[in-house]
Amino acid sequence: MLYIEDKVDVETHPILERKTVITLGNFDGIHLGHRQLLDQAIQIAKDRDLATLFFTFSPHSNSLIPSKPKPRLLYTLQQKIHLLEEYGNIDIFLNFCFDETLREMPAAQFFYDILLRRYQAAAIVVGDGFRFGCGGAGDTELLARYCHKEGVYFVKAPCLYWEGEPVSSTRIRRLIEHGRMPEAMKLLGRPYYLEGVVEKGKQLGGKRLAPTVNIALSSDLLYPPNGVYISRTHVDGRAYASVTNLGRNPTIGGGETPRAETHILDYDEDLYGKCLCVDLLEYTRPEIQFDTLDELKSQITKDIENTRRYFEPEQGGLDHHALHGTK
Ligand SMILES: Cc1cc2nc3c(=O)[nH]c(=O)nc-3n(C[C@H](O)[C@H](O)[C@H](O)COP(=O)(O)O)c2cc1C
Ligand SMILES: Nc1ncnc2c1ncn2[C@@H]1O[C@H](COP(=O)(O)OP(=O)(O)OP(=O)(O)O)[C@@H](O)[C@H]1O
Repeated sequence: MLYIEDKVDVETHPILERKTVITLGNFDGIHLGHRQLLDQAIQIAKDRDLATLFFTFSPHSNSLIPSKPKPRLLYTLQQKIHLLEEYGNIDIFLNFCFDETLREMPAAQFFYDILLRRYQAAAIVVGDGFRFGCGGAGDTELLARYCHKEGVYFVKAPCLYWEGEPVSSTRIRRLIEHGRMPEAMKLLGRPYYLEGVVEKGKQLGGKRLAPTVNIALSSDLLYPPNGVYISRTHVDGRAYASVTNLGRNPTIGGGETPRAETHILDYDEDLYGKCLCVDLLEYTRPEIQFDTLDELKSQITKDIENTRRYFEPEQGGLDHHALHGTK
């Protein structure tokens, strides 16, 4: 997959050699609705011998629209790139800068200069509510008219619903904010996960409590509530049962910034510096300020036993709640 970063420029010359099928949007989460679009684009690319171009904006397009709150996102750009690589059959990942110039660009100019000339659109796939151009003036009907006029194949994908409501990034964010991990997993088509490089903690856990790996959290992302989660950790292509605490560690007088700490069951290798993915499968309890370390230790022992039961073979083992295995 070719990665391109671009922004509105005076130049509008084509930068690709092949004609493309473009699918556009913020695509935060690459959820099941988004994947419907990707599948359509991939099929069109095969049928018409086109390159698939995944066109996404960063920052999120709402971040420059005063009437809309800047969303805290589900995934970093890096996670989005990894997910798309794993998805396969996407030839170009275009990270287009959503700045004031783009925000003010009229719909027609966006279509002709950017999609048609610069990115060689021969087909375009969007979902129902897609809007483009200054003030969101362009809708799917306008896009369909431009496409028809220029001989660009246009597809409006049907909206994917789950339990009577559209699947959307906003809806998934709401579920995650409330710690409703199994439902978020259904809409994402995979567990919600944290990804990062293992950092050094205070190293108290290993000595007195349970050894943990720490992953830094980003202030741009949205996280589920502080507390303890049954989790599954992926290390070097293998999955392990684990339990994760999100929070500030109040018992040991932890700091202001929340941290993610994961205890991997029956595992004692050094993981510092490795990149991990931690699926948060189920919220089990809030983070508690205990009076003594002994109380915290006995609660952590219970958390570990609870996790062990969750992953027992009769519950499906490590595949318990696994969906599509997309990592
Ligand atoms: C499963 C689990 C549950 C935890 N629950 C709490 C908790 O309820 N309250 C709290 O203050 N810290 C909690 N912690 C965090 C511990 O305080 C922390 O792991 C320990 O202080 C070690 O920190 P270190 O990795 O920086 O050495 C929990 C940790 C784990 C692994
Ligand atoms: N449930 C869905 N079914 C089909 N297409 C969808 C669905 N949700 C979004 N899309 C389409 O996927 C593309 C990217 O969507 P985008 O990320 O902007 O929307 P979203 O998931 O609804 O996010 P948000 O909730 O932040 O508005 C757009 O073309 C959009 O119309």
